[in-house]
Amino acid sequence: MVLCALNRQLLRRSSSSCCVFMARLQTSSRRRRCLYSSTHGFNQEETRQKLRAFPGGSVDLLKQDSGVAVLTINNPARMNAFSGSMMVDLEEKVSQLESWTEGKGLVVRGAAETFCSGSDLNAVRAISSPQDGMKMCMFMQDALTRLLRLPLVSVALVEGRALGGGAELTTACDFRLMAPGSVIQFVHKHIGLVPGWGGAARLVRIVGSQNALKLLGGAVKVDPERGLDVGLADGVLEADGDAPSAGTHLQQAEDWLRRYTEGPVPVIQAVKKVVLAGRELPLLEALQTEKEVFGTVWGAPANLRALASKSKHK
Ligand SMILES: CCCC(=O)SCCNC(=O)CCNC(=O)[C@H](O)C(C)(C)COP(=O)(O)OP(=O)(O)OC[C@H]1O[C@@H](n2cnc3c(N)ncnc32)[C@H](O)[C@@H]1OP(=O)(O)O
Repeated sequence: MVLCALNRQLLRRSSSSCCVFMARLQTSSRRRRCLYSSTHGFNQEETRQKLRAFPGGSVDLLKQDSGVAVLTINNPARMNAFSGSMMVDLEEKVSQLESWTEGKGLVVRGAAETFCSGSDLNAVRAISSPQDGMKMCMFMQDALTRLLRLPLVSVALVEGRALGGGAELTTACDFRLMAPGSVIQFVHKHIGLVPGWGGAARLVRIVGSQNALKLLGGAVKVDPERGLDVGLADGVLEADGDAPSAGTHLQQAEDWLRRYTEGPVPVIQAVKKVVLAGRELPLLEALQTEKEVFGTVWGAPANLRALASKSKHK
């Protein structure tokens, strides 16, 4: 009786707070606020047009019924280097994922068993003016920041090479899994650059500033063993075909991710949101966000079902 009354109360309370929060989320995703604006000399639409002038390849999105999507960087003739139009593609696919209400997880990988060799050097040469370089940098920082902020648990599946901007892309995922023989390398120094797609800021948060300085300053080749050692890799996959039960690298990555994506969509998305808040916000703001997110799951159907089933955590 008491439990039923409490549940009814919780349901009423949670549905109203949930509505307010969801409305806020929907509004913010409709506005799709970019990191940069005209005050930074940035116009997203104009930059899109400029980037489209460098075509080639694509970024493909497959949303699956399991709630796990696969994003494929697809330009094998150039080791999956990012052409300008692929940068625009990426931003559009991130937008689609931002409004995917059924999503729980994301695997980011490259086509043809290699991850991504960074920016297309032909485009880099063609847009070498400082102003246009800044615009490309702001565009990609925005796209990759929004990728990391998706309410999905994301993993970069690194096969072959992740170089330059490709290495930066791996840091825009929550986790990195490396296949045998794969390498993550911030090669920027060798071409007189530093990361510009947000990769340095994220790398410091992942491996700490000492390790980040070593990896960037030495343009170190990070193989799976070193990746685990410095904390850049979260796991190493078995060689494709070595253990038939293990399946392809993509299957292995999806299996690995499942332990974090199993469960109701609102709960998985809420987990990602509270971790993101803790990662990005000052403590008081993070606590407030945690409270708001907590309000969306407290007394919600998954919570009520679990309470009613008297589950034990043995
Ligand atoms: C803020 C962003 C900063 C950046 O991302 S800058 C770009 C950083 N990336 C690089 O410098 C990578 C340069 N590429 C390489 O080092 C090598 O091509 C790489 C990836 C190690 C592969 O070596 P190999 O296996 O020997 O193959 P390969 O060199 O023959 O490459 C096959 C074809 O792919 C092309 N390719 C590879 N990476 C590219 C890139 N980033 N931009 C444009 N084209 C690229 C390469 O030119 C070659 O094409 P082709 O067969 O000669 O027509």
